[in-house]
Amino acid sequence: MASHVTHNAYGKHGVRISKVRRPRTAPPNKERHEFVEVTADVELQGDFEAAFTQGDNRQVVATDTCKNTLYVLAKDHPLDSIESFGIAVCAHFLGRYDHVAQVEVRLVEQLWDRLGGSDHCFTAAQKMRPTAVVTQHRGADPMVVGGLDRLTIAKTTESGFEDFHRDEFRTLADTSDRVLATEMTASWKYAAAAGFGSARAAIVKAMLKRFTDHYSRSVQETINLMAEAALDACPAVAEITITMPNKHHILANMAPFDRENENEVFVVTDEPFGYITATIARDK
Ligand SMILES: O=c1[nH]c(=O)c2[nH]c(=O)[nH]c2[nH]1
Repeated sequence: MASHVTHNAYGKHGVRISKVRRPRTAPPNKERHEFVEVTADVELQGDFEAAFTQGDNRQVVATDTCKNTLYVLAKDHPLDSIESFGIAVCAHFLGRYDHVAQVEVRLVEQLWDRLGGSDHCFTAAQKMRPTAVVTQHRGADPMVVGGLDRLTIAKTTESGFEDFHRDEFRTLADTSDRVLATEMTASWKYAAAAGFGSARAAIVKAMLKRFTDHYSRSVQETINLMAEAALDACPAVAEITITMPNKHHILANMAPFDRENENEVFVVTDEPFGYITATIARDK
């Protein structure tokens, strides 16, 4: 049978790395540490077809080597932002291996908060995780996408859903006062270099402020408003994708118990859930 490879990529996924940033001005228990933790996926594309079709591994930089490389680069890089670490990883693989044509690095940061102001004790922070994807083709600039996932947010009023399409399959009633809860994911594409740490902080702050400051006529409208706030907050961002699963809080039926449910008690459902996503780009 005749066949050919139309696409191939390989690398190491799920490489977990933590780094203690130490000023080294005093013994470890007398100095103030910073603790960062990331999980990285690195994938290479390039002249690797012979490994798939001929069993010829000579060009294959082992996935184990890819993993080791991430640890070495974590030692040499300050790990001050996952975006800049991703850029360093791409530059390394393209610089070291001529037969690598493209590198993609996906990074997720697990946030640690200082515990009670301690210099060296930490507690796992909120569920929200910073994310980054850095892709670089040989001869081109890196493409940097910052983001976040698992940002769990809710409004207990100032949210409604009314006047949606009517037909014989519709049963949901209009409401002008409901609970809106979601576990949001966002990713924003940089068109220009930025201070990634401060850009992230400004984008998240602007999106959260917008979430609180309007009456939401739908998740769709709220996504667009939060995306516009993010674009306003960071001129270096060209477009942003926001995804909001609608984690339904459905008014519990209190009638059998001779009580009126005045928007107080809800049945929280995991599935099925509404799924709403949009990409909003800055006008040229
Ligand atoms: O904000 C919403 N958008 C929808 O598309 C939708 N569909 C639904 O059943 N509830 C909601 N809420």
